[in-house]
Amino acid sequence: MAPQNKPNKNPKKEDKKEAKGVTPSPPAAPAGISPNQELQQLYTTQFNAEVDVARLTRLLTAMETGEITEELLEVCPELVEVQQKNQKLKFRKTILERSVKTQEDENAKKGIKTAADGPSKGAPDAKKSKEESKGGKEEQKGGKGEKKEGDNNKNNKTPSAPPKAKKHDYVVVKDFAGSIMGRLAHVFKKAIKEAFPTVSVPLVLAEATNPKFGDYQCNSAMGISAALKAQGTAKRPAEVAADIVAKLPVCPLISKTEIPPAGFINVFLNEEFIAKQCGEISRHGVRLPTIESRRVIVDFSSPNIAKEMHVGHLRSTIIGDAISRLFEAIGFDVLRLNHIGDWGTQFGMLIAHLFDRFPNFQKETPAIGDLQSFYKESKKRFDEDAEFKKRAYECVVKLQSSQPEFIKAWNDICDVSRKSNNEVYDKLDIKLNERGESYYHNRMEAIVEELKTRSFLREEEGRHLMFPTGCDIPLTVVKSDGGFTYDTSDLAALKNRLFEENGDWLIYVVDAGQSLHFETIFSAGRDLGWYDEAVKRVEHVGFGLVLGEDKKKFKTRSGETVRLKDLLDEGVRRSEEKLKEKCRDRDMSEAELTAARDAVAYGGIKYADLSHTRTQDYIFSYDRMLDDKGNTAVYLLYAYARIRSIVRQSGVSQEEMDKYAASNELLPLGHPKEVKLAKQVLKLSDVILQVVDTLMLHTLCDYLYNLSTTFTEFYSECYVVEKLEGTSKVNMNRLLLAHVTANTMETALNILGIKPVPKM
Ligand SMILES: NC(=[NH2+])NCCC[C@H](N)C(=O)O
Repeated sequence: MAPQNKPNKNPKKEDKKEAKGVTPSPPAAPAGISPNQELQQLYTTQFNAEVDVARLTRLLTAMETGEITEELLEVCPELVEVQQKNQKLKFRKTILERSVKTQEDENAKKGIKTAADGPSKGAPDAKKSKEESKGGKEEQKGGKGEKKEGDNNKNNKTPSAPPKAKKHDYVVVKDFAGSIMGRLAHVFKKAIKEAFPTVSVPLVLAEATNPKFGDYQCNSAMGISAALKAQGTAKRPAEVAADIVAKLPVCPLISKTEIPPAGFINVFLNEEFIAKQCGEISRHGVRLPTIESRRVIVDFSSPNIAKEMHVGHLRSTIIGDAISRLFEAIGFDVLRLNHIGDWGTQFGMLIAHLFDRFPNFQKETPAIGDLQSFYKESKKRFDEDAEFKKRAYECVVKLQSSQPEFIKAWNDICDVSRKSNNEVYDKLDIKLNERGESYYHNRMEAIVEELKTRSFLREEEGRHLMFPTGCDIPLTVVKSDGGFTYDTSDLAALKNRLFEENGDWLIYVVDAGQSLHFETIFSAGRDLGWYDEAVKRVEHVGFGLVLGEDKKKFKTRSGETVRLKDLLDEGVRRSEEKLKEKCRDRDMSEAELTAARDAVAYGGIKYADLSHTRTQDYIFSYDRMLDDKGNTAVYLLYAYARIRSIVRQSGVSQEEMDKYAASNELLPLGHPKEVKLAKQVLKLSDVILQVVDTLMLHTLCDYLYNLSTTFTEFYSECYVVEKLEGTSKVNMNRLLLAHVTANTMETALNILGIKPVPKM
């Protein structure tokens, strides 16, 4: 609801207030107004105030995150101009910094050519050497490892972002399952279309903030009234609302509607419908909406070989897995891809070093315990020993021409990385198909050929560049030394995913620092006619940084990158400590305790990440994530285990419950808290539809948290098992409602990749 659409009795005064984004209160009720009308006015005022609070909160968040929303623009239209100026200045700064750096490098290396080319996949990168020998550390943002330096430059170097893909309806719902919003939207859209065929305004439908206004509110009448006015027809919002209601198709979901004078349509849900839906869940289990199936390709985790996976990759792993699980849960065809950085010039020196250290490697698997130190050793030699450097170059050439001995060495090195990454994936129960950059090696050559023949490449100082539409900074497709770059492999991957894999929806879960890289790649894909954004959805799903409790980049005390394995082990240690503190080890078997410990540790780490707005930075804190109060995994896991235990302790078997459910079409709801809980259970379908659209998983976390607190409210007022003079009576309806709640929680937790345990 846009507050400015409200009838305006005192335009001058209101205009002034609206400029600040606040809806004015209505004037005091004139004398003689009935108490009922006055009450209605007060409700309207309260509702407006709540809408304002929500709006102002959104404005504040947008200001904090620097995101320019339409609402923010309404309040401050100069923003875009200021932001553009800022970006231009940033661009200028980057260019100047770069030329200073190039100059310095050139001086230092006395004529050795360096930086501007970006990362090479064809020959060792001299710029990289300098950084590494300085002890350059890997960072989360933009993967500032050797291979990604060029990309980080790219991230800074774009003065204006390429055009973002437009949003289309990729999600075609075939069956709303329990979804209330989805169904309501459906009938209201229909009614509006019938009542006002000449008007096209978006449907405004929201959950009511106060039960007095019903369960939901359709707030489209004001917009329609304004649109009619523009067409020369005067109709008050309340009249518009009445016309809409008159055209509402018969809908079992709605028990009644009310139209307060301001023109909102308050919708009251039919409890019988809710009871019926819950009955269905109790018989057939939790159902999610059915959406027209799509083939989705999710690129996530994607660490780099010879470098330890860091917390940035952890975020990608957790978010990418949850997105994949979400799509799998609604029956999409999902391909999970690990686009590991396994190709590039660093392999030359690694292989040369391997030959020297493990001359017998053909027969015996080399015992490289720690690939990071192995990498550092070879790097040192590369920088200090000219003869070694020469051999390293030769190794790259031989590797790229697929000589078996070199392929074997490369594989051995990748295996060491693979093993340590797999340890992390196993612990977190993450399934991934490895398809690293090397997979695209031959395809990269074909891409270069295609771009050359189609005249998409421009040669500049020996480099072959592509300038996608709307992007001021080109893609470096071929370096001056003939090598390929991160850009080339991503172009090849894009084409492969669209044409060979036939993906309908391509998702890249990579830190927000690489957003310009992806926008440039996607723009290139569109220029090349590889995909039509109205048909295929290709998107970068970015995320913020992981910060330490000091709000700085997450590091160990000594300033090192935190090894993921250590981070997970520490979580497990602390989780066990907590469970023992609560003496949980007394009531649980060894196996149960281990299951609970791991669920808390890994669930805690995943949930801490997923429950924060994806695009923002978040603070990593064991204390916070292992807290059993508040919106944490531990709280949810306890809540879940508690419900399961209530059901267990009722003494009613699953069989008896199934029998009871089968013999009752409805799950009767009496107490208001039962109704509230049942409605919350049904909202899962709405949340799923929303998350499929936005890929913002914190919405699902919020839903789970609300569901648990609603259950607590229900349980504190409604007996499930009533104890009377030594006998106990089970209220089967409530027991089923508890059971349905636990099943709903389990479904949502599974989507988040969190394993609920029946005992905690
Ligand atoms: N298709 C992609 N570029 N996927 C993401 C790769 C991430 C890259 N390996 C890094 O660590 O920064």
